[in-house]
Amino acid sequence: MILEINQVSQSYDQHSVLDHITFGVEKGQLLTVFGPSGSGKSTLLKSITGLLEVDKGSILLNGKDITDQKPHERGIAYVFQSPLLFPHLTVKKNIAFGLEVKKLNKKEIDMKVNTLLGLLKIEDIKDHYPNQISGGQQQRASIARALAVDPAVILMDEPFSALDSALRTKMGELIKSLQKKLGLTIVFVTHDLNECLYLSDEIVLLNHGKIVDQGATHDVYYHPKTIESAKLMGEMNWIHGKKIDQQFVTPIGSFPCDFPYDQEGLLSFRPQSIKIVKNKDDNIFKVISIDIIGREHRVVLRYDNLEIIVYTYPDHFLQIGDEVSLLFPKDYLHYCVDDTNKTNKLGENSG
Ligand SMILES: Nc1ncnc2c1ncn2[C@@H]1O[C@H](COP(=O)(O)OP(=O)(O)OP(=O)(O)O)[C@@H](O)[C@H]1O
Repeated sequence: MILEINQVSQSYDQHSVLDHITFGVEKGQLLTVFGPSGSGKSTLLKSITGLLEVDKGSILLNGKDITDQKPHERGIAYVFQSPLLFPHLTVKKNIAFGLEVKKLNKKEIDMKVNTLLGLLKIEDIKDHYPNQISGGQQQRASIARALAVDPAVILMDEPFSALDSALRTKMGELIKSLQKKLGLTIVFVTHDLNECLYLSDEIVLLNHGKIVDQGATHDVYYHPKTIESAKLMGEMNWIHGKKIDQQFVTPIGSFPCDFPYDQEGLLSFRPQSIKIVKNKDDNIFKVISIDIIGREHRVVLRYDNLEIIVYTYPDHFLQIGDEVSLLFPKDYLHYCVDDTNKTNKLGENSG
């Protein structure tokens, strides 16, 4: 583990904002802290940078306790939503700044700055001042500035949230490719689900200052630990059923499952995990609505008093009123104990 956060708690005016947060980040990993607004994501990042003194707990970098170190002593760089650039320095000088403080010689500085200008694709604006370049270019320059000093870890707090969605996607691609190419260790904060799923190797899911789930992206998203954590990451279908022998028996069919309890529970799956098929003998679902959501269509299906949501790519042969059936890929089905009496009765689908 390159970075370890141990039992960190934080409060503002005795109002608890982080409650015993513990997680680790491996070298070369991109870990996303994901959670709704106000869940404590920025406070957590500020605690790691040292901009906030932690009330309780400790922070270790490469095994060394840095909890009481000043921000500039930590070897951690950060990139915030608003680009951090000196307005009186050109892009090139901004990137060189940290290297000059470190007293590297001019040749080394020039080499490093030129490499970063190339990696961040900002060579053409190297002699511009921050007020002469776009928001996206400013953020690229800020990232180059953060990378210049070879930080052990880079923290990014919603760095692309001020950019339009096309540019945001491009910046995400750039970060992911840089992270893989240079083996960067990044802790990234976002409340954008697509950004989180696209970028993360690991996710720490925060809600009300507590970690409610953590682990590899696929596991946290498709096999959430709790119903609360499932709901924080978008829509999910829930079907009540019971495990009998090795099968999970539900009103829409039986599924082979390794759910450890022979009892009632919930089968759950994300709307994009299942596939709509037609022209089969067992068409039991009726298409109730089809809505465009971004690149996908959100299709609501009904069987008896159950409603199922499916995200699908535009399908010109699918109409409201059609009867269809569903394919359920095993790896994307999840079973859990029903601790909320949550079912897919009409009007109750989660989101
Ligand atoms: N300086 C402060 N003084 C008092 N309360 C604060 C301060 N900063 C944040 N808070 C409170 O702490 C809680 C967590 O805030 P924080 O900014 O860490 O959340 P967040 O998950 O980053 O939210 P967002 O996604 O909206 O940026 C919120 O209830 C917020 O109002």
